[in-house]
Amino acid sequence: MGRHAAPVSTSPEPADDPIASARALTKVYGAGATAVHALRGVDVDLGRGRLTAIMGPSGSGKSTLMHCMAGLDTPTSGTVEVDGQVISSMSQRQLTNLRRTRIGFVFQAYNLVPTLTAAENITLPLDIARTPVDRERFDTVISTLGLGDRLTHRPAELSGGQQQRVACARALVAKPSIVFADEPTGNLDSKAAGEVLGFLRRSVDDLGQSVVMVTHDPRSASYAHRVIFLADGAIVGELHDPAEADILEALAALGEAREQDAS
Ligand SMILES: Nc1ncnc2c1ncn2[C@@H]1O[C@H](COP(=O)(O)OP(=O)(O)OP(=O)(O)O)[C@@H](O)[C@H]1O
Repeated sequence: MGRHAAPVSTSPEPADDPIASARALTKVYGAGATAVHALRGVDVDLGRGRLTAIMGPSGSGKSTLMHCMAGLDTPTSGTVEVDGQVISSMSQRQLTNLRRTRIGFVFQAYNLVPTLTAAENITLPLDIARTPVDRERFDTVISTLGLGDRLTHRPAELSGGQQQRVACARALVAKPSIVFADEPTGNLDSKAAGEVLGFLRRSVDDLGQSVVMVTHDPRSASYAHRVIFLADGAIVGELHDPAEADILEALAALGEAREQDAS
């Protein structure tokens, strides 16, 4: 691949019926000479019922894109739509409500409450919101994530991978429109990472869930239907159903393009 070469999509994902979209999305931190252009006009449609991975070098804007699309950060300009609602113009109060009811989050740190069992951790957000737990959904999520024999265990009695699966179940149980996962395997060894990603992919394939994750790990990204590559605040390519080797090659090409730019 030559200068500015980017991984090329062989079968572009149709833009119809996306679960979330961004149009002309920009995010500038600070102002004047010290302004940082974290996103430079991003257009993207995230597929419904798909696992999408976002990759790119450190500082390329992955977290900023995810935070803007999840209503955790406000874009400087452009629009974000999630499940038919334009969220980029919502008030903080509307965003809080949207995040609580329509969006699931999984973070690198599992953020489980140590004194509660796995089952209590999974239903905690619903319990706080005084929303009744849909038992059928709970059972489906538990079996999809392979947690049936761990429900009475407290976090300290679970492995890192099991704790992250509990965190995934907590994000999924309320049937969110979309789950955003920020480095979900960042704290896990490769075996546990593979298990968590395998279960997350099952939640997409079996339950029709839509999941977007930021990851640095090519092996984790290979579980995705689609991998989007960011560089310097812009989308520079994508791969569909990639093998780990394809992702490594694409990342290497991105690194080479950056080195050529810097020289
Ligand atoms: N709150 C902030 N204030 C100022 N600059 C910020 C802020 N958040 C992010 N940035 C800058 O915006 C750019 C994109 O950051 P972002 O965290 O989105 O990148 P990333 O691809 O997620 O990086 P990493 O892989 O290291 O987490 C970086 O140059 C970063 O320093």
